Amino acid sequence: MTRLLLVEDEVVIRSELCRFLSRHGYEVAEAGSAEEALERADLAGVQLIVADMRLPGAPGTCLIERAGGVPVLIMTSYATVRGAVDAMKRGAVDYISKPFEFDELLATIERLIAGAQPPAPGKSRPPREDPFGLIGDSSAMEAVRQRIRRIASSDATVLVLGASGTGKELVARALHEHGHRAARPMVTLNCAAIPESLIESELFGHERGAFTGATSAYAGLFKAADGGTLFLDEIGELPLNAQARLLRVLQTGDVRPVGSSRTQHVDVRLVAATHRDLAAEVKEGKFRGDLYFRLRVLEVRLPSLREREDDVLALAHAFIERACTKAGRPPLDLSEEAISVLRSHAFPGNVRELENAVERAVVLSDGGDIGPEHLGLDTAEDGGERASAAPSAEASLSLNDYFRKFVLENQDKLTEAELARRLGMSRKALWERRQRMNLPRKK
Ligand SMILES: Nc1ncnc2c1ncn2[C@@H]1O[C@H](COP(=O)(O)OP(=O)(O)OP(=O)(O)O)[C@@H](O)[C@H]1O
Repeated sequence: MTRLLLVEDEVVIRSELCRFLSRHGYEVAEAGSAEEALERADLAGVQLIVADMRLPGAPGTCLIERAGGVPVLIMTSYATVRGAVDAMKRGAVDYISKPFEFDELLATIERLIAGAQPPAPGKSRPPREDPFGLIGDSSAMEAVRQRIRRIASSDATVLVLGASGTGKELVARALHEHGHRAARPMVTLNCAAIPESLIESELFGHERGAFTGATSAYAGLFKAADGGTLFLDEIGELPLNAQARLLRVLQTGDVRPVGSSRTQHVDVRLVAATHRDLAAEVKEGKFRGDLYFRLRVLEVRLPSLREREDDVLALAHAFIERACTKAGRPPLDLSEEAISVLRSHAFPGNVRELENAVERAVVLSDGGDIGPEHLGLDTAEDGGERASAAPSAEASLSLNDYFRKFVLENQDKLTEAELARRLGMSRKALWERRQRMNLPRKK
């Protein structure tokens, strides 16, 4: 049954419309304001939002940007038709002027729903990218979007959790860009990619002469992010000393640069991310419990790609389109065999692995459909953690053995970025695994 969301503050009109649309076979959710629509109404599965332009609080048109890409039909009075035209420019799918006949509204809705039907499964389907840059219509992804919408405007600290390559950084950016700090800077530090000895001065700044090499004073990233957002990626790698200092900043809002006795107040929203199980790290004494509780005021959990299988093809199509546009090539499609490989592959490297495989396929394909040979993914439903670049002869090696062998054999001829890409992991994950396996990068 087609699901609509009706946003109208006049209760009588709303209930009349609701009854009328239900009689014509629609499932109708209702809200009295745009805020209520975003907070209370379940947007998952909504195919069209029908919203009054004038509402108490934010206007109906704000849903165009904030409803995660769900098409919006604006109802407007004659006096605000100009506004409706502007709404069309902002991306509303259509508008209807009040007063209107109910049948006229019904015809408009039917036309819009018919136009929005996805084409037959399998072949190219225009990917739906929402204002957050997140692709995927699965209910798990919808839940993530709802969560972002709900918490973006708050100032509370957010902990983004999820395996490598699930989109944690994208979510951090979406939180910043859709909050009230969007016009201020978002500053990112990858805690795994900076030597332990430098993390504190990088974050909190230092005085001139605070340590050997500190030839001038440095304000630090907290100060750089003042008024905006500081994104600490791989927070699980933060050394215990820096954890204690970070906790103090979060408690007081005051930063004291290394080697200084003076503090400075900063107004920073902190978003942190990790692929680690921080609760377990707390139990093992590797992460401070008090900091953990301070960080997870709000949490966003990202599902692995396998937990949202329905999104694999939408993502693949979107990445193909992007890669073709980037390469200035006409759009390519996936062969039936490639689709079935994508459906059965385990994707231990999550969306990043899929993105890399598709980019490689676009480069390798000769212009016909993309086949399994271009994707270079294994077809076995092994569910294991095997890197996508692993050739079949190496199938019996453990992932760690494979990683060691691949890195040792290729590090002299490939850049770190290329090594990471071939292994289907981020540079950061490569760096981290190198540390863990005592395979430091050659100087
Ligand atoms: N839902 C999504 N829609 C579109 N692109 C996505 C999505 N999720 C992830 N990506 C893409 O996948 C790649 C990896 O995402 P991102 O860097 O945000 O992951 P991550 O969880 O921070 O990974 P890591 O922990 O390894 O850094 C990026 O290129 C990102 O744009």
